[in-house]
Amino acid sequence: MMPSDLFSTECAFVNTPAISLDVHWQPARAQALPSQLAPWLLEPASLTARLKRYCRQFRVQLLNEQRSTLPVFLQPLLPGTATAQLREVLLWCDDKPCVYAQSWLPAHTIETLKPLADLGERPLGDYIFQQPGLQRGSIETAQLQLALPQCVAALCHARRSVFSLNGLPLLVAEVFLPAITELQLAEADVATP
Ligand SMILES: C=C(O[C@@H]1C=C(C(=O)O)C=C[C@H]1O)C(=O)O
Repeated sequence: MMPSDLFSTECAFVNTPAISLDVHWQPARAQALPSQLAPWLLEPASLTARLKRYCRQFRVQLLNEQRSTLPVFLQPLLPGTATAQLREVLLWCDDKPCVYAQSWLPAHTIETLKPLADLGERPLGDYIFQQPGLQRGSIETAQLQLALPQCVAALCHARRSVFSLNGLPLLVAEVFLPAITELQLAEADVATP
């Protein structure tokens, strides 16, 4: 599947390798983040919930969901995890793809928390942020050029963190696509008295 197909709603759900996020990640506090994007990159609560506040219609487009070997560069984040369920989605606000998200759900995590095994087009955040035992690790950020149409010409900002659900880990990475800036403008309008 060519990257340009990723935004076509007809894009087939086929087994494809994950878009590589093997870039230079740093603790968010060590980064000079763009002021408008910083609240999104540092959002400690659900990104889904934040996006929904600025959309008339929020949608998850499932790009890929498959059992995969955990890439070597992710092993320090999920020690002892050999295989995990890879989940790649696009989060749409109305007619704009705003976030590309890539999550790695270790086999033991999804064997224990069955709903995570077949989320489909239901937002991951709607499930995990309802769980009382949820803890979020520190947020790392990076700038990258993705094999996605919106991120080929421009650098996109990304964040990632490891969540723990009663000790069961999962890694979530989110790349903010340029369309997010249109939501930021809406946010600024809302914030302006
Ligand atoms: C973790 C969250 O879930 C969001 C939804 C995702 C999905 O459905 O795969 C992945 C990452 C997040 O953007 C969140 O809402 O913060």
